[in-house]
Amino acid sequence: MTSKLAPCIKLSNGQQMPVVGLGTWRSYENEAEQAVKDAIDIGYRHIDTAFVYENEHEVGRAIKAKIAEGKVKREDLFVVTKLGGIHHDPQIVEHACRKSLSNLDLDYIDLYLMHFPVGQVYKGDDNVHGSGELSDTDYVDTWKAMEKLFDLGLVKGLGISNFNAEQTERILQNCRIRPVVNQVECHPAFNQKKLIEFSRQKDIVITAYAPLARPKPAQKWPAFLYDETAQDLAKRYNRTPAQICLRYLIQLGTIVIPKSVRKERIAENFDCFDFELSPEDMQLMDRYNSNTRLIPFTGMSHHKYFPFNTEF
Ligand SMILES: NC(=O)C1=CN([C@@H]2O[C@H](COP(=O)(O)OP(=O)(O)OC[C@H]3O[C@@H](n4cnc5c(N)ncnc54)[C@H](OP(=O)(O)O)[C@@H]3O)[C@@H](O)[C@H]2O)C=CC1
Ligand SMILES: O=C1CO[C@H](CO)[C@@H](O)[C@@H]1O
Repeated sequence: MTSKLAPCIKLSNGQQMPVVGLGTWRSYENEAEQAVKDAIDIGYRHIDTAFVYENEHEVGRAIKAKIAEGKVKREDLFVVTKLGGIHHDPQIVEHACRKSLSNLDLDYIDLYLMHFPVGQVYKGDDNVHGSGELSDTDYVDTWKAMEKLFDLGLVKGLGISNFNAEQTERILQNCRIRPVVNQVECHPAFNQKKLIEFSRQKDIVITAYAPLARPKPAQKWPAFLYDETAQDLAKRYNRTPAQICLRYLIQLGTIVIPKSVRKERIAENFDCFDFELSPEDMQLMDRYNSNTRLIPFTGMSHHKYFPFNTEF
């Protein structure tokens, strides 16, 4: 078992964020706690969850156990969670954040992201994650309410998720506290080079979600994990295709958060930062980009704040 730690990227607010984190979407109740414990043992210090994943309790239990064991201290960890769509109303943002803190059983969140620029109507029940009814709350107003969480010491950093360049710019023009991260879909088939470059110029780091594009081995999909070029690359570097993919994304400048609940894969995915792809091999990986979204959130595409109707 490796005990090395992933390198960190220094965010614009000075926080150090590990370049590899554990994703937890669809890590269910009976899986998430063990997955996070395994991840911490392997060396992960960055965990990604969200209010809507309904596993903040399990993530928190794992963290508490590893701190009690003396494996890590709270300050060694970088815990990310997200404000859900139903909590965009500025009046309930603090309530939502305190709810996540209570679920996680933590005093503060390292990075709190607005999960999506489009909110949903809140019906007074935190456990109903999507009535399907979208709200008109302006994400800038939601952001201003999130800034107060920083003032209260509940969060160390603030960020956005699924924002396009124009929406990011609008936040930047209207904020007191800058977003340090934008978490977006990013993998070799949708490599987000334009958004990465735009964000770099604004001092915002991209976290790549679905970095493995949710593999379907039976269909040998996505190609960048299963076709001949990927297999050849993996052989040449004595790595797995998943490690080549994650390394590619890190070299593009992103932070990766692959999800797994299997210990061997959690370890495999972590082992991606102590080798380097050559410029020629980066170009080979570039060829997989088809600019196609895997997760288009089409149910919201008519909304005025829908982020994916622009080029990037
Ligand atoms: N902000 C947002 O809107 C979004 C955020 N996210 C975040 O990003 C994380 C990662 O994205 P996610 O959608 O989970 O997709 P990923 O690309 O991380 O793929 C996860 C899937 O890949 C499998 N897997 C993991 N490692 C390997 C491997 N080495 N080889 C083959 N298969 C593997 C997992 O199965 P198994 O567990 O069985 O190993 C799981 O089915 C999420 O978990 C979540 O935290 C994701 C989507 C949207
Ligand atoms: O973060 C998330 C994981 O992906 C899901 C879609 O497939 C999203 O609904 C959710 O917001």
